Amino acid sequence: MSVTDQAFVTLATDDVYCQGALVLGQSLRNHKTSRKLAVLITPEVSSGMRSVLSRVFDEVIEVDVLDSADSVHLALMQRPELGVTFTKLHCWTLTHYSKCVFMDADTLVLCNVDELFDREEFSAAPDSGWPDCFNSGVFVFQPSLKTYRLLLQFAAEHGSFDGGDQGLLNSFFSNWATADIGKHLPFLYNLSSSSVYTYVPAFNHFGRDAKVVHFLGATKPWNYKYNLQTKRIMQDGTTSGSFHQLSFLALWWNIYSASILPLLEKLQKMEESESEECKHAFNGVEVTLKKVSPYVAGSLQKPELPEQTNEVNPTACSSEELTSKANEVAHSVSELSIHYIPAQPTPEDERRKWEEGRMDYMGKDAFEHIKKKLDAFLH
Ligand SMILES: O=c1ccn([C@@H]2O[C@H](COP(=O)(O)OP(=O)(O)O[C@H]3O[C@H](CO)[C@@H](O)[C@H](O)[C@H]3O)[C@@H](O)[C@H]2O)c(=O)[nH]1
Ligand SMILES: [Mn+2]
Repeated sequence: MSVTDQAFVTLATDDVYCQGALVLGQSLRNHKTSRKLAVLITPEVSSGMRSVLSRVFDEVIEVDVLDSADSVHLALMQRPELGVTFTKLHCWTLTHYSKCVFMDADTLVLCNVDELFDREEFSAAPDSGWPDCFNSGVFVFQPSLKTYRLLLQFAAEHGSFDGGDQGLLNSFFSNWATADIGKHLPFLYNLSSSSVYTYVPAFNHFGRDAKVVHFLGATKPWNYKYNLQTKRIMQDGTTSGSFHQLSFLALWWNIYSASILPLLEKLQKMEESESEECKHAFNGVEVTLKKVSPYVAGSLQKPELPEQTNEVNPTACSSEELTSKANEVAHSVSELSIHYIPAQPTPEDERRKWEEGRMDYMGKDAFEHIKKKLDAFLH
């Protein structure tokens, strides 16, 4: 049975967050949701990415960026990028749905969670940092232009105590903590991946019933590297995380490599290609598949090659054979990673830099370049 007037809704304001939205959407599909899937995007999202999104989502809806412009609070949080999360408020404008469940693009469902639609606005799970607040990564809401306008008005008058949508929504739906326990979603519907270690015995006891994982915080699954052969997160000196955290991250990448990668057409051919490194770029994101030596990846011991001798030993491999075997394994580790492509500065950006006295003396603002420009101008 499909319910066409209810939807899961997520948000992606750039091509990198789109990778998260795609994995979330795919996880909902894998667990056979009967509801529609909608994604809110902003003009920055590239057309290539929009068409990939439309293969997973029923609706791809463009909205304007709504910035909190509250730089003081955001600076306090050391998370200046969160202003865009105000764009979330647009979800209340989706009035062609009678009820929706909003999910952050950095969440992942582990089973079917359609029963969330039995709840009413405003239902959410406690935040692990301050449990009298809800976390705004998963919530049940009812689209309404009236509520949307009230939220905008509230935002303009009161701002947000954390500079993001979570502070605003908690102030707006301020009786959440006390009024109706039916609006408290169990923590299992928004399990922050960090609580795996903040309360280990609880995780060991309840963790197996987790329904939604939320990778909240500054480091997202797409900031890790993934080994396509071992299906594990690539670990280097800087990777930290418990076994369970790494398992959740690996699950994200399993879905990404199995279902999303094939949708990025050019990438499909990457694995078959001979070259050491393949890149696929959309507007703001570059997905790289790099064939790395497993010795570098730290997963294999380098085999000892026998000394060259003139003796003939019919049972031993020739050193040539061994070298080619070594090369075979050496080529079998493919490291998958996702990177932002830094935006090209616009002429206005360049001018502002000059006016602020931040010139690139060693590079394009070096004297010889300026002299050339002057010469060209004068002649
Ligand atoms: O550049 C961005 C940043 C965020 N988002 C969207 O907004 C969501 C929230 O941002 P996120 O980076 O996931 O924030 P969290 O690390 O989860 O931090 C917390 O704080 C945010 C701001 O209050 C809340 O939105 C989150 O739900 C809450 O968990 C993302 O999942 C995306 O859907 C974008 O599309 N582009
Ligand atoms: Mn989040």
